[in-house]
Amino acid sequence: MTDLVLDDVSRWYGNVVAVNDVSMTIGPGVTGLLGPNGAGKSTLIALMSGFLAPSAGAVTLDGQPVWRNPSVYSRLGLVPEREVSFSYLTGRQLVQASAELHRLRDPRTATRRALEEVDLVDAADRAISTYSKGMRQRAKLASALVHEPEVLLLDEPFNGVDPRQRMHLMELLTRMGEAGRTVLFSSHILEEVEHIARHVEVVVSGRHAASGDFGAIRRLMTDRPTRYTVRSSDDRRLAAALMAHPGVRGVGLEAPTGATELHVEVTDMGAFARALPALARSEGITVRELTPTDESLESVFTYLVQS
Ligand SMILES: Nc1ncnc2c1ncn2[C@@H]1O[C@H](COP(=O)(O)OP(=O)(O)OP(=O)(O)O)[C@@H](O)[C@H]1O
Repeated sequence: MTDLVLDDVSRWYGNVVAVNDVSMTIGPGVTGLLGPNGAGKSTLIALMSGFLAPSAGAVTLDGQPVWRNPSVYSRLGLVPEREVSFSYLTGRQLVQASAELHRLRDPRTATRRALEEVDLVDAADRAISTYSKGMRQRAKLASALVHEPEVLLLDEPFNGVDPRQRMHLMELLTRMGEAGRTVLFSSHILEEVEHIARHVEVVVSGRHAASGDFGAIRRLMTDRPTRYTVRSSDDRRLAAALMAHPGVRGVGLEAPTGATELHVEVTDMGAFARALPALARSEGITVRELTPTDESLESVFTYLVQS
């Protein structure tokens, strides 16, 4: 078992609190670190990989502090968000350089094995500058894997990667999680996390907002009050009918541009979406449009932090 543990960890940069009193345990399998931009995901990954000292609290790997502890570094692999600076190198040269930095006994064999693991053998002797974004991610992954770490940390690995390559990368991470590795990747996109993460940790504004399997996180996100704008053949009548509906928390009628707009706040969006057509039909009203008005991930995250 390999557990990466964060214990009341905070990190500030001057007056900016990037990570605020976060505690979490990352175990074997694939974990998604989900949060909007600026939530503190990169800072958390830098803290977990020993690149950054916590301002308070501790990060440990199986009880050993990660910060300033070279014996722990050899058990960690990091795939950073930034691109490889030396893109004139071939994939093989990049991975071998990493193998040599780790002072592996047989860097050539380790390099070959890592390139095989990420399916980059055919392109291994081409310059990285000729690679697609997905191939560059796999080259970075091979270089992070060359010393066979138990823990793999990836910062936004799917950003800018085309759908086919993304699928490929997801399969690789799934395979590594199934093989017993502790794999954590950050993302601001719910669907990416849904695809492969066994476990999800949500961070918002530097704080730990939620934790659980994907179903639990998805339920937290959908069982929240949601607002819709409705356009229909008779907004006033529909507003009156909706007010009597138990799942409706509030109804408002506005006419910003002359035409009326009906705003509805509901407690259970699934139940509301199912009930609305029957309700409209019984009143003889035609619903023309139903638009969620606060479906951005930011608003979901904000709700999670408040709850
Ligand atoms: N070196 C730094 N100096 C000052 N502030 C920083 C520094 N690095 C990060 N921050 C701030 O800390 C907060 C968290 O940033 P971080 O990059 O960890 O978030 P993130 O979730 O990874 O976001 P993104 O996905 O946009 O990179 C942000 O407010 C950011 O501006």
